[in-house]
Amino acid sequence: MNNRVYIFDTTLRDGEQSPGVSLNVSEKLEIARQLARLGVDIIEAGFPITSQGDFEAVKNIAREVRGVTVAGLARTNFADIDRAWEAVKQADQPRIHTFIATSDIHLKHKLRMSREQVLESAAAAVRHAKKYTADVEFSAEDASRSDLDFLCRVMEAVIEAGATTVNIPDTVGYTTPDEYAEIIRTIMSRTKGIEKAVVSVHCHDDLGLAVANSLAAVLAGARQVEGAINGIGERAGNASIEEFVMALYTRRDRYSLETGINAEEIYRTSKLVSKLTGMDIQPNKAVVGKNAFAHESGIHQDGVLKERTTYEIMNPAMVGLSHSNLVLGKHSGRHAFRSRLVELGFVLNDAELNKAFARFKDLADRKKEIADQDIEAIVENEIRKVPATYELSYLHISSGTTVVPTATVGLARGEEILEEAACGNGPVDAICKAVDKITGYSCRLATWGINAITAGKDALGEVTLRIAENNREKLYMGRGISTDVLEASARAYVNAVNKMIYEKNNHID
Ligand SMILES: CC(=O)SCCNC(=O)CCNC(=O)[C@H](O)C(C)(C)COP(=O)(O)OP(=O)(O)OC[C@H]1O[C@@H](n2cnc3c(N)ncnc32)[C@H](O)[C@@H]1OP(=O)(O)O
Ligand SMILES: CC(C)C(=O)C(=O)O
Ligand SMILES: [Mg+2]
Repeated sequence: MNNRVYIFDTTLRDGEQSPGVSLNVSEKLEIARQLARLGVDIIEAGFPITSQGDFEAVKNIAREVRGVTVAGLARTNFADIDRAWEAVKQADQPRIHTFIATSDIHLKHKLRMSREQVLESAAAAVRHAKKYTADVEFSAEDASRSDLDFLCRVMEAVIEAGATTVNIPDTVGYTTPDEYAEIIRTIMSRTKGIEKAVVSVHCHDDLGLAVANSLAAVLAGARQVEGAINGIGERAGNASIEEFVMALYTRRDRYSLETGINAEEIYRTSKLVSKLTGMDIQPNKAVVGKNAFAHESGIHQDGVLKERTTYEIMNPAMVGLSHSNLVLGKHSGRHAFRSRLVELGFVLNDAELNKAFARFKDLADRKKEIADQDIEAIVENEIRKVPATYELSYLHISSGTTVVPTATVGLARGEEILEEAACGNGPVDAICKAVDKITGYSCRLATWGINAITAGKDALGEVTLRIAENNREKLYMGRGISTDVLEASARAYVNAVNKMIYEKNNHID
């Protein structure tokens, strides 16, 4: 049997049916372009009869996104099918996807049709769609709760009418992997002409089984899998494409099946879909969640540092993430802490490391996540505290839209107050130049950033900056806190200069 599984993406149709999601034409087009880069085989771009906007979106995608099949959904009504064709006809490979429910519960309460009427309507719809395009998909909505004999009869009729793909949706996410595999196997063995069509599956996640059911279905012989990026869609959503694809790849030893997906585009696609739909990705979501490749506990971090595969079954680079993330927190151990210190440029002896680690644990008990700046602060302010050669005594700034920024800075060195003034490209630049005049060192500002550390109009701002002596690489970090951003900058700059002077005087650099 053919080992290629076709990926049918319905992010823009079923995914858009997620409550609260409505994508406009340009947003749909942007996602469709990214789906093409991801390498999906079929993009279900929408349900064209829904609205003028959806019709335009499908039409634009069909015209603009080349090299991929573009499908439009239609009920078995001819008006839906005509509209779907109008929307997809300019695609490289246009597909009409028509559907009707086959379960008794839907027939009785929703459609109010008999089985014979549904069967006839399905076949007639496919025949009508075939007048437009060779590529016609038929879906038996609520297939997993349908009578299997009837389902096989419907499949036979639509294949006879020309359907090239027959989809067996688990519309309400009711089935289980073993049962679904059995349904697929039965349809494949009992339906006359089934070899002329691709058997497709479309699973919903009401019981959290959408991906598991899709995997069971491909083992049973299905060769098209429908799903959505980030698993979005009606209610609990559709099968998540990224999870299905990565399961197939990671466990290729069991599946021996391939897709055309370019996995490196997964993360980018997921981010885009989340941004444009406004649907956040839960942190612990498989493959694309913020924590999918993050490790906080010491034993795991130690394992990953020694050999990534101890705790990672996928390489984050494969899905477009540059690396795993070792998050420092209260569960972390010395190995991860030391590794982060080295990344930040600190080499501590054992005594210093133990002292810093104790401080870090203490802080981690109070703070959820420890940032790099916290670690730098622990080392520089507590482990390697340097004596301050200079202290900011006063600061005067003249700045505005029509004057050249000028700073007058007073620095205390012991009993002495030294004062200088300088002009600059901006007030911070002027401050740095005035300080340089006093210290006699000429430095450049490599980075500058501010964080609000309290809220409100009188919020305290914390400036963190890095400086280097002109013509030298080595960076020195400084921090300063004040309600005034410029004063905080001056304090941070002087703090960094003091560290530099200390290292020079003690021949540390
Ligand atoms: C499982 C799925 O995801 S199916 C796709 C679901 N997606 C959507 O419904 C999104 C887009 N839908 C819409 O914009 C609207 O529902 C429309 C434009 C399709 C139809 O709107 P309306 O004509 O106002 O009908 P409404 O949505 O209230 O009811 C659906 C009608 O379609 C009928 N119907 C439902 N499915 C089918 C089908 N596959 N084939 C034929 N008729 C169907 C229903 O029985 C009902 O018919 P009735 O009016 O004779 O009782
Ligand atoms: C239209 C069909 C394929 C569907 O979305 C479902 O049955 O869930
Ligand atoms: Mg669906």
